[in-house]
Amino acid sequence: MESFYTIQGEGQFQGHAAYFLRLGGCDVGCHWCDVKESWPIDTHPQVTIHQMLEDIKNTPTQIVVITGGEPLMHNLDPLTEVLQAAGYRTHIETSGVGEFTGYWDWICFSPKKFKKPNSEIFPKVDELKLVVFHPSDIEWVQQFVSQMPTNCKLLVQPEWSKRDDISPILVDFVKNNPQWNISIQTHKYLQIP
Ligand SMILES: C[S@@+](CC[C@H](N)C(=O)[O-])C[C@H]1O[C@@H](n2cnc3c(N)ncnc32)[C@H](O)[C@@H]1O
Ligand SMILES: Nc1nc2[nH]cc(C(=O)O)c2c(=O)[nH]1
Ligand code: SF4
Ligand SMILES: [Mg+2]
Repeated sequence: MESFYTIQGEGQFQGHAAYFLRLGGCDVGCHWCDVKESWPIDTHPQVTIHQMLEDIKNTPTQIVVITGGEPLMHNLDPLTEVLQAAGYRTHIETSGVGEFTGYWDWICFSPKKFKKPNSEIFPKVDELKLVVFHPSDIEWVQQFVSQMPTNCKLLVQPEWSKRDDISPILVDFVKNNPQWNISIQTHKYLQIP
């Protein structure tokens, strides 16, 4: 759908320069999704892997983040193989819905109530990033926590439109549950892509 070189705004790599590849297509249907224009799978420009690599090479990035849309709607083996062979770190942002493919240096799993994730991804997750729209979402996510690897980072991120109400709740939650960290969408505060 689009590609851009920016600062990773969220999660454990927040603050790191990263090149983003946003792939079209998502059928998860989160009502608060901040990129609904990504949902159609076949209305976006087609770009070859070769062209993506050429564009990435024009930046000094070390990290390529593959997001969407739901990137696992595509077979990501060929793209991630090429990126790793060229020396880039491959990171994914995913709801975990769809067949698990790709070779990854960092997997951000952001489970959604609206569609069940494929449990194949669970043992590979590096960070679980829960978007909190309602305080009850924190109870809901516990079903996944016990299935994550022991060193998995646990993050709560306020849903953007609810941030004024939800952020203070997340501050209290993390103070009482210090194994969790807060992730905020810093790129939106910085007004960058
Ligand atoms: C647009 S999604 C694309 C990747 C994948 N479909 C997913 O949901 O993980 C990228 C990240 O933004 C988060 N996100 C989407 N809409 C949001 C919102 N309104 N507020 C906070 N985070 C949001 C998602 O949970 C995910 O972690
Ligand atoms: N700067 C920036 N950081 C991000 N981290 C995850 C994003 C995403 O939409 O997947 C995102 C994004 O869209 N922009
Ligand atoms: S899974 Fe990701 S891209 Fe799809 S609707 Fe939800 S937040 Fe948006
Ligand atoms: Mg985003």
